[in-house]
Amino acid sequence: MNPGRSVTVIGAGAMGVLFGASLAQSGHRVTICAGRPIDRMELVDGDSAEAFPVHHVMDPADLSPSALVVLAVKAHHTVAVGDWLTAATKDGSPVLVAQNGIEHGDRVRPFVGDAPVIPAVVFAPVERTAPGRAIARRSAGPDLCMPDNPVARRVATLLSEGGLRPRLEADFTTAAWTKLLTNLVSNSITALTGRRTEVVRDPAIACYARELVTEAASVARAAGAAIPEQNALQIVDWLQALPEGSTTSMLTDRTAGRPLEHDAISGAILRAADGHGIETPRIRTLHALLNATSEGLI
Ligand SMILES: NC(=O)C1=CN([C@@H]2O[C@H](COP(=O)(O)OP(=O)(O)OC[C@H]3O[C@@H](n4cnc5c(N)ncnc54)[C@H](OP(=O)(O)O)[C@@H]3O)[C@@H](O)[C@H]2O)C=CC1
Ligand SMILES: CC(C)(CO)C(=O)C(=O)O
Repeated sequence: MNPGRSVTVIGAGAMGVLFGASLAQSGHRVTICAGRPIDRMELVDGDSAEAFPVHHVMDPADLSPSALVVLAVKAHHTVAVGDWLTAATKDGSPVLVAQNGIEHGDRVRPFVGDAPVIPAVVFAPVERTAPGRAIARRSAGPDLCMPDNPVARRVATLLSEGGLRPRLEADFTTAAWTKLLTNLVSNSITALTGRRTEVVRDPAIACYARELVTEAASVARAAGAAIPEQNALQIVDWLQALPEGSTTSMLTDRTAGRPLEHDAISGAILRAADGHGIETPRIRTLHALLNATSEGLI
């Protein structure tokens, strides 16, 4: 993968702008698959804010082969972009699944044939502020991690050229479950309370958050993730220390009155818990409340 190769990004929201603008900045030809035309992408990152030109395609039949396909829609929209995925990967281009959860492969496999699938855990919090524009609140660590394999290594090089900081992870199961536990607490609680991540600093909410991660960590360990209880509890400390005003993708959806991505988060943990015969009463109740919220019942 040399600079100047084509990259296809499916979805023009927060993650679409993070990947699209970063790759366009390093000289790659970025094609965006989105329902409305977008010809520029701007990522505001600290003091830097620069817009880069991107190409836009309305019809999957108009897609050309690319060095990388980035899937950047919510998990529950994957089926709706199935035709895009099929067209973008028909020549075997690798697809980076930039979605929360642990079921990346299961979600995209039906649409991508034998193309390599690279699940990604994205740490960078990004908020879309206008079509084609987003604000990243990146911290010092990596922006995302991927399993350590030869295809992911080539993708990591491409992403690094765009200023992104990928990490290749030997134990991806542990990394994905750790992020899932983080999303369970941060996304669910912010979406249900309608408050940004500082809500986790409230003593009663913090107590509930610790009970939630402890319950979820027992499922994670049964699924093969190396997450001792102490590490699970540190997730709550980390959330409490996030800068004032930090938000989550699920709170953004709740505020906009859109369906929530809870099936990929609490739903995935419940499926794994059922598979291992583990009781998870707190997560089950949380999931029911998120379901009702997503359907506009509360
Ligand atoms: N935002 C964040 O900070 C983080 C997000 N993630 C994960 O990244 C993934 C993407 O989230 P995020 O970028 O925040 O989501 P957004 O809601 O910001 O963006 C999703 C995009 O998908 C588009 N889309 C939905 N359905 C279709 C369709 N049928 N055809 C074409 N486009 C479609 C939406 O279009 P429209 O513009 O019309 O709504 C929107 O532009 C999620 O799994 C999320 O959990 C992970 C880490 C951090
Ligand atoms: C990184 C974090 C927790 C916050 O942006 C996230 O993954 C999300 O909002 O979905």
